[in-house]
Amino acid sequence: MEPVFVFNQVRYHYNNDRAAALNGMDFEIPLGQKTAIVGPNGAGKSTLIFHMNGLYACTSGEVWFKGEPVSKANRSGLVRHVGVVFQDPDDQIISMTVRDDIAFGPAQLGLSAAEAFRRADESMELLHISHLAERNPHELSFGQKKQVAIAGVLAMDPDVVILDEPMAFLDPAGQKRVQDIMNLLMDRGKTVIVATHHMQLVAEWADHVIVVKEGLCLGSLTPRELFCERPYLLKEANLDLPPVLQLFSGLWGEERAEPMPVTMEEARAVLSRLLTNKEDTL
Ligand SMILES: Nc1ncnc2c1ncn2[C@@H]1O[C@H](COP(=O)(O)OP(=O)(O)OP(=O)(O)O)[C@@H](O)[C@H]1O
Repeated sequence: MEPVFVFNQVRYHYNNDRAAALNGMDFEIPLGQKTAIVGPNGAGKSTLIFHMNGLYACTSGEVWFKGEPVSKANRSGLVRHVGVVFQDPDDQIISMTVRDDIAFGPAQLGLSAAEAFRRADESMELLHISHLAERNPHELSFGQKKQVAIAGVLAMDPDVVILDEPMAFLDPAGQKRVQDIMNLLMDRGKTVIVATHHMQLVAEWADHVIVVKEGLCLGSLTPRELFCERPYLLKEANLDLPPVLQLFSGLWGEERAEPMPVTMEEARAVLSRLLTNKEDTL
């Protein structure tokens, strides 16, 4: 299937910075799949995201969206197709009520006020936040603001939804809620891209992982390939194995022929089998 994004030797310099933030990025993001972009602080993840929604134009190289090169002329149109939920929801709040705030995006796309509010109401219902409609978004908790920001993006009905560190500062219930929302977006046919340091989320959720460091792509692969076959890429990017892999690689070492569990469910299945069969070696 055609990729949703192709980055071809993309370089980007911030005006005030001598070092390039993107240093020749090369990768593809599959359409309709769940992709995680992982990398240490300063690796270039946010800068990449700003190229995906057309906010930034690369200094050199090419970005392709759904088979079309992104150019000066069509870059601003990306905002109709690609919605971004920023790390800090305060960056996205502009109105004095949640309902107005969520309706702002669709209204900016040129939809009538009635349609913008219809979409806002629908998004709030989907995310179970209709009871917040008349609240001032500035006065909500962090987790509630995050859901409002996601609803705002959903109301614009983009084909691609990008979430920058979606789990940051959320409690376990908030994290579960956001993961449910990410799955809901997939069910609605969106391509979902997440930039994160949360490796268990990558293990549980992603179909595809892009590993970045110092403005370069170190690898573009599946979570299992990354964690089991090329874990040295994580070390190179100053990242850790997810907890399940840390546990099992410590117990099993490299000798064992059996595939390592990657998700919690796989780990539970292995443990349950070992306990049922009373195998004495973990
Ligand atoms: N507005 C800016 N002006 C100058 N340099 C910037 C600016 N924003 C980011 N950079 C630099 O670009 C590089 C990539 O930053 P970016 O924010 O894309 O990384 P990141 O992977 O998203 O990091 P984090 O995980 O900390 O959010 C860093 O060296 C950073 O210092």
